[in-house]
Amino acid sequence: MSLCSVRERLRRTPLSDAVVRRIRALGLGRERGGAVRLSDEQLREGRRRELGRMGLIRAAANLDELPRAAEAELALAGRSNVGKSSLLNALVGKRSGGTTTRGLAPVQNRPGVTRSLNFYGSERRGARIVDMPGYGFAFASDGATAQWQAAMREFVVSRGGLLRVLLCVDARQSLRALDREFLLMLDREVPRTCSPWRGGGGVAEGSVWRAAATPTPTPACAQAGVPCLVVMTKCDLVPTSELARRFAADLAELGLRGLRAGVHMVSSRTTAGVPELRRAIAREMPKGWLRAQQSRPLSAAEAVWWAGVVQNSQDKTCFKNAEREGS
Ligand SMILES: Nc1nc2c(ncn2[C@@H]2O[C@H](COP(=O)(O)OP(=O)(O)OP(=O)(O)O)[C@@H](O)[C@H]2O)c(=O)[nH]1
Ligand SMILES: [Mg+2]
Repeated sequence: MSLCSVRERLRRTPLSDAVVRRIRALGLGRERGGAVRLSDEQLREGRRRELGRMGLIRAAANLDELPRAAEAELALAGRSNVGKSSLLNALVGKRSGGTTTRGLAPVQNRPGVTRSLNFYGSERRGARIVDMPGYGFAFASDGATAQWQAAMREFVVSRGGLLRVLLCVDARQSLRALDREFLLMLDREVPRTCSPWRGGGGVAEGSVWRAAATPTPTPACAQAGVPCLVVMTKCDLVPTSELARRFAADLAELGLRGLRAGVHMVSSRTTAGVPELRRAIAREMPKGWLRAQQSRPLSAAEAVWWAGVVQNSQDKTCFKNAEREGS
């Protein structure tokens, strides 16, 4: 799709007042002439850094080096430089350095920074979050890129403990061809039977954050694999009205393609939208998963990313709610 046609599609996408209000309430979107202003909650969120003892468990440069599958993994995927590692840091409450590596996951302002499947967690067998290399990064040779794409495809297709994928897209660009391919691959090729917890998300029907159901789902959709949330990153860089249109256009496209992914907007820089994303992850946990975990108390760090719990009462409430929903 050419840049021109994307612009045209955006121009034709109606601007929804509800979405604009939501973006403003979240503190996302660049207002005309205004600098990014952080709310008190965002400032508090930004200060909470040393939460949980998440650490790098393994950096796998190829599929032979993968750690044994944990009971639950959440993977961050997307094109290079869209902000996957920054989002990981924001989700677990660690600030990313602007162009340095002060966060948990290394972040830099150039594509191709993450070059291995990096597994983060608090204990060797517990739940984990997986930072994936960007697909198709610009400076890799064609051969290396193709090899990585095949390896990542293999990873998401065959990894038994992989419960959810967060597909990150740069909010300034929306869904691109490689994202569509990845989404379709997730939806159609990953067998649901890999893990008893994989099937079905739990977001309420009719939510504005969810793609509309297709009138006639294809058989492939009916046996969809790893559930996915689309996360629009860097939302602090996009003017509010453009962000609202891109959000609506992406949501509409997912619906038209029969993909059931929800769409979320975040800024890892300001942390706006991050607590809401954590809550969505908690809400979307498969029924019974949290109950199954009760045989073994969740460590603080696991709770941080599964249930979106940081050490603040608001998030603790959300964890309890998620538990209730799962029971
Ligand atoms: N303004 C702004 N910049 C961001 C945000 N998230 C990430 N960035 C910047 O985007 C650049 C790339 O971020 P990364 O997190 O390294 O991106 P990545 O997707 O992990 O990149 P690869 O590992 O190369 O695939 C860095 O300069 C970040 O500071 C955001 O929410 N807002
Ligand atoms: Mg990275």
